[in-house]
Amino acid sequence: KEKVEITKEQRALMKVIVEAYNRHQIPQDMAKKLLQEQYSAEENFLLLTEMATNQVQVLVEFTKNIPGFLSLDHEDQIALLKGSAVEAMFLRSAQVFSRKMPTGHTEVLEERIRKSGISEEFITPMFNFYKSIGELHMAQEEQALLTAITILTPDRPYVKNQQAVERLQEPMLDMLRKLCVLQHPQEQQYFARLLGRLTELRTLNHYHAEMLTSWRVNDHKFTPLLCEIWDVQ
Ligand SMILES: COc1ccc(-c2nc3ccccc3n2[C@H](C(=O)Nc2c(C)cccc2C)C2CCCCC2)c(OC)c1
Repeated sequence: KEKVEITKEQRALMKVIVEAYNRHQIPQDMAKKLLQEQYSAEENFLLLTEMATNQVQVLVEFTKNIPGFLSLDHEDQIALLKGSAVEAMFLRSAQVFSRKMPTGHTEVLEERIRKSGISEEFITPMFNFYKSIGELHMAQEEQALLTAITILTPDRPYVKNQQAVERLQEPMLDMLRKLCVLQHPQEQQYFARLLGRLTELRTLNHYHAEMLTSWRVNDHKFTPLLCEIWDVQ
């Protein structure tokens, strides 16, 4: 059996990424807020757009800590951010949803989200994803690396120098692979299952704009940043 070990450099790199990932946590009290009371579809839509706008700003800060990201072509940096923002948002939501909560809280949270104003057809695929992420019981390092890997996806639309992005993504994939072997020794294909979630994440990309425009409110107001990122309005 091949001896897997994380080098000193890789451990230092991971520390930078995990710290950036935790530092740029948006107020995690969204779950607490939702547990406290049932908001109207209008209030929920406002909460969602505020959270999503905040999340994009958090994502930009996080990418600044990904080694090499700032030395990519500037237009490619934008293309990577625009291409991964929705996926990073759903990944973050899945992590918020699958966090350990006191008995019964997850069920209340699920109910609040089902009744938030989102139209029925999107609820199943969204929760299927949340639950498939939850089943993995990801460690923080894995969550942070998975987000960095999602951002560094070479084949996003309009990326000119894909090789340069691959060269940044590969070390992240290597670290994640080693981490999975070390932290989930009993699960041979854990790393493969983790990457499989990224494929499921892309499918949510397809209908995120419709999820928003079909939100059960009369007027769908978006911030300028969300119009940029969400292909709406
Ligand atoms: C596009 O349609 C939806 C519908 C629901 C969710 C959603 N799944 C959640 C799981 C756990 C906790 C909250 C969750 N949210 C919303 C939220 O804030 N997501 C969130 C964001 C946006 C950024 C950072 C971090 C988070 C958590 C609540 C917004 C207010 C109404 C209820 C959903 C969603 O998130 C991507 C998208």
